[in-house]
Amino acid sequence: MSLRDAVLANLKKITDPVSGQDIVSAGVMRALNVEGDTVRFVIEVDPKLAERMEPVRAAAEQAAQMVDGVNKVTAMLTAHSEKAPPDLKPKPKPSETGPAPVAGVDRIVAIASGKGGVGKSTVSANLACALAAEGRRVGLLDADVYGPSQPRMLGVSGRPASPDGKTILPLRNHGVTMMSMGLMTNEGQAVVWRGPMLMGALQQMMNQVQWGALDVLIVDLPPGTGDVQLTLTQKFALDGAIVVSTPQDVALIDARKGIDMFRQTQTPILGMIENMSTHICSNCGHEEHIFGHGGVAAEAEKLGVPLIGEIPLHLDVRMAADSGAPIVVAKPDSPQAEAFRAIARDMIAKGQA
Ligand SMILES: Nc1ncnc2c1ncn2[C@@H]1O[C@H](COP(=O)(O)OP(=O)(O)OP(=O)(O)O)[C@@H](O)[C@H]1O
Repeated sequence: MSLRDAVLANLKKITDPVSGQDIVSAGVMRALNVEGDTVRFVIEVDPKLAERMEPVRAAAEQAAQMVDGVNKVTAMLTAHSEKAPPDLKPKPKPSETGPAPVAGVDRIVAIASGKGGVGKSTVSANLACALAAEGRRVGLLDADVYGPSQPRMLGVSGRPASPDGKTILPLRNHGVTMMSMGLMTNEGQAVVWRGPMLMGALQQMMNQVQWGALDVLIVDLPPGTGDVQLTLTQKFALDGAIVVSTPQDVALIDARKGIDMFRQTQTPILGMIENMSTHICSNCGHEEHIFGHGGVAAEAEKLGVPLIGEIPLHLDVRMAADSGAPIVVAKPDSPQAEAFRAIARDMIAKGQA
């Protein structure tokens, strides 16, 4: 019996309290990945049942751990999505499923947030443009298939072309090579967009887009810790992750979950960015802390990750994003742009981009 089968057999001994079936047959156990002696999987639950399912997760983790030959087990609860069926088909050998680099891409950095609307896409767009302005060869993948915002923020429109039906030509503006999952979802592109599942879609974007030679590929993730995040950390050799949060408590709690996920998947955390840190009035320059201030710094210290930047809340940041030229392009000398440019320079100095 393969290690994978042995793990599955043990997981079948755990009962899903919702359906009464075992967790494998019930389909709540997903994305099982066995790599050497390391086992990872997620248990998909209705977010309302998260507390009730935590003992199930712990029991499943323990059951996998009991299998001879298993050394390390990572089991996570994720919010259940309507779409994906249980993913328990036979898979290629573990050696073929481990994290892989993307051809021509030197580094992959993910930008994540626990919660939506904290400015993750704004930060991704500005960092990408700031790195490009420093002379780096930068790619930006907008992996948020439901709420793609990079085409608008970078001011690109039109369809990415696929001359051979296999590779996808990305778009380019402000020195950044960009592709958005959201641009590929129309029927007209069915030829390159067969797998409706997000996980397959992400892999297509990473591997089939002609990124060219890049110093860094920035991946703007959807908020939270779902399938796309997990696929990215498991399938691709990530060099690091940056977690964006506002100083508000609620956003911070979610950010902690994001940091936990990256830790569990051994992704280096480059740091946290506090966005909407201080409000600067565009009329009088008066400063106010609308969402509080310093919350992220305190949290970063507690979690032992660096705080790599504080971005002020300023009307110009939003206006620039809405008009297709991020603030670092539209007003490169403004203090708001400088906040992003300082992070970019710091990343380059540390060899992270
Ligand atoms: N520092 C800032 N100052 C002013 N407005 C900002 C700032 N950061 C983000 N915004 C605005 O807040 C809104 C949400 O930002 P953005 O789309 O980047 O968030 P997000 O975290 O990527 O959201 P989602 O999770 O929905 O993709 C946008 O209108 C953006 O222009």
